[in-house]
Amino acid sequence: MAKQILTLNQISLKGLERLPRDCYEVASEFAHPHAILLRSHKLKIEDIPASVLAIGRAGAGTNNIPVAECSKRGIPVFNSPGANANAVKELVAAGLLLGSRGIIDGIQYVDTLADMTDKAEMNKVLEAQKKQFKGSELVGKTLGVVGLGAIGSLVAEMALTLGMDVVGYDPALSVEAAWRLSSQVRKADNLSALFARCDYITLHLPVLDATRGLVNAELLSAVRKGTCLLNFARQEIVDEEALVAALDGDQLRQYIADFPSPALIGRDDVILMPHIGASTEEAEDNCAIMAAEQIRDFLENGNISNSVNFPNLTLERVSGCRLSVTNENVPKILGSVLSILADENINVIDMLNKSRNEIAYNLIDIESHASESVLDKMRALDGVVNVRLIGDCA
Ligand SMILES: NC(=O)c1ccc[n+]([C@@H]2O[C@H](COP(=O)([O-])OP(=O)(O)OC[C@H]3O[C@@H](n4cnc5c(N)ncnc54)[C@H](O)[C@@H]3O)[C@@H](O)[C@H]2O)c1
Ligand SMILES: O=C(O)[C@H](O)COP(=O)(O)O
Repeated sequence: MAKQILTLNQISLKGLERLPRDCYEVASEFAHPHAILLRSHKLKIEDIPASVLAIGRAGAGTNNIPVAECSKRGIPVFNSPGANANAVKELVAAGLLLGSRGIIDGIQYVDTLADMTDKAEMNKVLEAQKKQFKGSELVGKTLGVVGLGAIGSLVAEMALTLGMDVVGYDPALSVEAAWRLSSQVRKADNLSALFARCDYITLHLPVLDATRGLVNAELLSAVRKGTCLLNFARQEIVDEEALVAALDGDQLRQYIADFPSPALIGRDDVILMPHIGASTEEAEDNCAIMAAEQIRDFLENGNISNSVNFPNLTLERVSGCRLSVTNENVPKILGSVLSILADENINVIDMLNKSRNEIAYNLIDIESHASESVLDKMRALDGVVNVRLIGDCA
């Protein structure tokens, strides 16, 4: 039977092509889908049918998905780390240029000359007026990068090539990300220190309980007058009331963001884009391909790559049937699962077990078929969240 994949946003065809039509049906409406593919669609736990085994976010941020509740239901949530990082980096480059030069005002001014028919006169007028649109250069200015993951590290690199000094802050920097980072990026010991020494500050961290409203009145009061804040991460990271006060009080010179809001639209000191950081053909393809391949590998093999709530785990498929077991990360459960197999004389060929926070996940390759009643015995064990028979014998 073909597996059904429910799409809740437009997902690039290049990604959907990774789900072959003889094994998968893809549509925006299914009552009992096996998996969900989405982008920024706000997903509520009550809207996830009981049939769903996995959720793939074709993108980076998973704050639109009820990840903690999915964990409780044993549903791995995948994302596409780094797949749209270049797209965001390029838009941040545009943001820095928009924040340093009179580009938007200059373009709007030129539009006001539309009724002039005399080219020479037009030239005279604009040459006299262009002083209004004078900017300053980025070279030699200091950029603070908050969050040095996939996007932040590329932004830091890009800013260095523009001749900027770069200061970074990331309290949870992964070893992999640290390797990617140029040694020219200077480290700020804390956020206030970074905010106090930059001409431009750009945010590239996820919205979590710990980062919601992180950029607050206290931090904004630390900035040097004339600082420009760029937010291509998430609206919720910046406390909007404090932001408006900092702009009104001329503490911040400008706010450039990918997240419009009624309180900010129409202000001279704010440039807003309609959440287009990842809206390039390349990023949409990359994200969709990564998400679709991860979902497929999970549905067909139980393997997990780039999950935000489950451990990464890949077990090479050799032969036999495969069981995937998700359980609470407490002692004795795996032993009880294996005892059930032993009681049924089912031989285990290969096995992998990993845990992450409160979840433990196991792949168990068995030599012979396990019946539904055997699976039900496992499901009945205290602490077992779900059991699935995968592959040829499923
Ligand atoms: N505008 C867009 O269209 C767009 C596109 C992609 C991603 N995003 C947003 O950007 C975020 C970052 O994306 P990414 O791909 O770089 O993710 P990433 O996971 O590679 O990097 C995020 C980094 O933020 C760091 N971090 C966590 N808490 C922090 C804190 N309190 N202070 C400083 N750093 C902290 C992490 O350690 C990590 O290194 C996403 O979570 C998403 O919300 C927006
Ligand atoms: O977190 C992300 O990847 C971005 O916000 C992109 O969102 P989108 O896929 O809806 O463009």
